[in-house]
Amino acid sequence: MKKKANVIILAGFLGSGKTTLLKQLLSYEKEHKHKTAVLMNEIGKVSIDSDSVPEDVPLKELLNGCICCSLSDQLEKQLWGLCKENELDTLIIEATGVAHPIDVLDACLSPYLIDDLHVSGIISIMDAPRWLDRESMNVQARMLMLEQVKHADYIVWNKTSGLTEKEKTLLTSDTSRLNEDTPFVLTDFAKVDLSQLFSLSVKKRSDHQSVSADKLKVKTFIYSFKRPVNKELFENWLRNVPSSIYRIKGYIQFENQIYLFQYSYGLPTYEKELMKMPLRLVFIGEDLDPDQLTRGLSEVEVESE
Ligand SMILES: Nc1nc2c(ncn2[C@@H]2O[C@H](COP(=O)(O)OP(=O)(O)OP(=O)(O)O)[C@@H](O)[C@H]2O)c(=O)[nH]1
Repeated sequence: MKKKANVIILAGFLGSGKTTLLKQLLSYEKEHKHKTAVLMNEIGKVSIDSDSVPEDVPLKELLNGCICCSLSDQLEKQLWGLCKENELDTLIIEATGVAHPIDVLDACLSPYLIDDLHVSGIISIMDAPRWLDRESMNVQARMLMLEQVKHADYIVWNKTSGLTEKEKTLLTSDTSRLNEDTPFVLTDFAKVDLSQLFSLSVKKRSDHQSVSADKLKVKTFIYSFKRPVNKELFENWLRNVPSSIYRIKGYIQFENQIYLFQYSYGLPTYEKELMKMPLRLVFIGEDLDPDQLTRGLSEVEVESE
């Protein structure tokens, strides 16, 4: 079986310390002789951080937009390119400071990439003083930081050396209130025990799990259709999908036509697909119940003759 590359997503607000952590991760991977590639996304037209990536590390950049929205199709293409051109152990994605972690995760779970990638985790690097002062920021920025804390698999509270003990205690209690049991560290210049960040990926690397991201806070599930689907039954089923499912995407066949199906926060879209694609759906959400989803979806498939 082809080895899957472990994907680490670095999330965190503008200037929080993502590139600072990226540099350390790259040295660590080099030391451990892991073939690593980087995908960097910057909101501006010119890349500023790419100089931090050594020349021998394959790098793709997506500039002038955010991979969680306008560039999500391109992210898929670039990830595909990186996987095909290199036999990778690790792929690190540094998202823009305004990226929503779930959307970045969503873009990584494209049906094209399921066989190449295993998402090991979302690491959120949080600018601690900015978090403590978040009331002074606009609602969108506050919500974004909240999502970065809530959906992280590991939280790096950065820039903490100037904080009081009381402020540090507040960070600890915010972590357990918003994202219980998630490992975190209070640090400066994103100094963390890197082996801890990689322990998940190293474990997964050796046992080649076929379904990705099973340790993530946000769960994923993949359903493969055995037969075409009855559209009316499928739409009835879709009406009852719980709100804890954030995204569904993949390929589905109604009669003789294959569609690219996307579902985001309750809204479905169908696009005709001309190529023969694997008929499967990827789910992203919290508390996914694989048995229930499997049961529901097998009931909307047309009966075999
Ligand atoms: N004082 C202080 N500065 C830090 C710390 N961590 C990082 N920095 C500095 O903060 C600046 C931003 O850090 P980066 O690692 O580039 O942050 P980033 O999240 O990649 O930034 P964007 O790509 O703009 O979103 C750099 O000048 C870092 O050297 C810290 O703990 N304390």
